[in-house]
Amino acid sequence: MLQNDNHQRERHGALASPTPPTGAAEDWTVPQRWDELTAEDHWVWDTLFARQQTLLHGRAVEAFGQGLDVLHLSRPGVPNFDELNDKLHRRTGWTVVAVPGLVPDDVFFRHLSERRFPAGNFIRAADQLDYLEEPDVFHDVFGHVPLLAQPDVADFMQALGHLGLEAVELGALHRLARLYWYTVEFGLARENGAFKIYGAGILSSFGESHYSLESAKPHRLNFDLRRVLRTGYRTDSFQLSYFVIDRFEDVLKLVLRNDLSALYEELDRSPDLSPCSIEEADLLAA
Ligand SMILES: C[C@H](O)[C@H](O)[C@H]1CNc2nc(N)[nH]c(=O)c2N1
Ligand SMILES: N[C@@H](Cc1ccccc1)C(=O)O
Ligand SMILES: [Fe+2]
Repeated sequence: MLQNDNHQRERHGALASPTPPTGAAEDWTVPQRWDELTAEDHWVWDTLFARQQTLLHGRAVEAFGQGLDVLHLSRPGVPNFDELNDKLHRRTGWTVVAVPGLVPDDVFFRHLSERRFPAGNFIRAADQLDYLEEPDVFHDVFGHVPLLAQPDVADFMQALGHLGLEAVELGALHRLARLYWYTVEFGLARENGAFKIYGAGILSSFGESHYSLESAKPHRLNFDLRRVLRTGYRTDSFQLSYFVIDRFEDVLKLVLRNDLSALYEELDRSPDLSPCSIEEADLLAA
């Protein structure tokens, strides 16, 4: 999950990471305590999984379904991270680590830079099935992990970790957060001539999986790195704009071809764009 930069600062003070919550290591990891999950927790997982798998058929990029399969994520119940990591690590060197919720920016990106994905050790309640503002284990593991089994995405996520740490040093985290937000969390791709979902924030949300592809309300813009770095975002509702990549494997090459620190400097001289701005935008027909 992403909070806008200053919100993160408010919550976690300035740059320095506060002490982790009791029971967490200095990297904010905690034991998953899988055997303490309740029957309701497993029921919520199974209910969400069945509904999203049906809904996403034909709506998610192909690599998403492939990831679910190779990681055997269709097994009943909340995944046990140790069992999941056996398969995931063998595929792309990534492991999932349990955290109690949002962690400070520098902690988050350090994990990514070392191929560790921080996943919530809790799951949403039965009355929050369609949308949740916080990243729970369903968002983190169902939404993010299947694509981590895809080598291009695995490389892109680690590169974002390094870019995030660099952005923290440059005081440009709010810009890198937008790149993460409009790709990893809410990215759309063109696949076989149609819009498909690859962003985890959509994949894990029943409501937004429909809205992102079928609603006339949001704008769908051709991916443009400068525009993404200038465009703010909302963390508390469905997105007002989505950026579309031609092939979602391309986003890594697109990003790494540019010197982001030079871009940060250049963009500081132009105003930010609101999340629903379409000024000079390369709008795509629905
Ligand atoms: C940009 C910022 O680093 C981003 O919001 C991070 C912050 N902390 C996080 N913490 C957790 N557990 N999961 C996340 O997705 C994030 N996102
Ligand atoms: N809204 C997503 C969870 C999420 C929160 C914050 C950022 C991204 C995704 C869901 O309901 O599953
Ligand atoms: Fe997320």
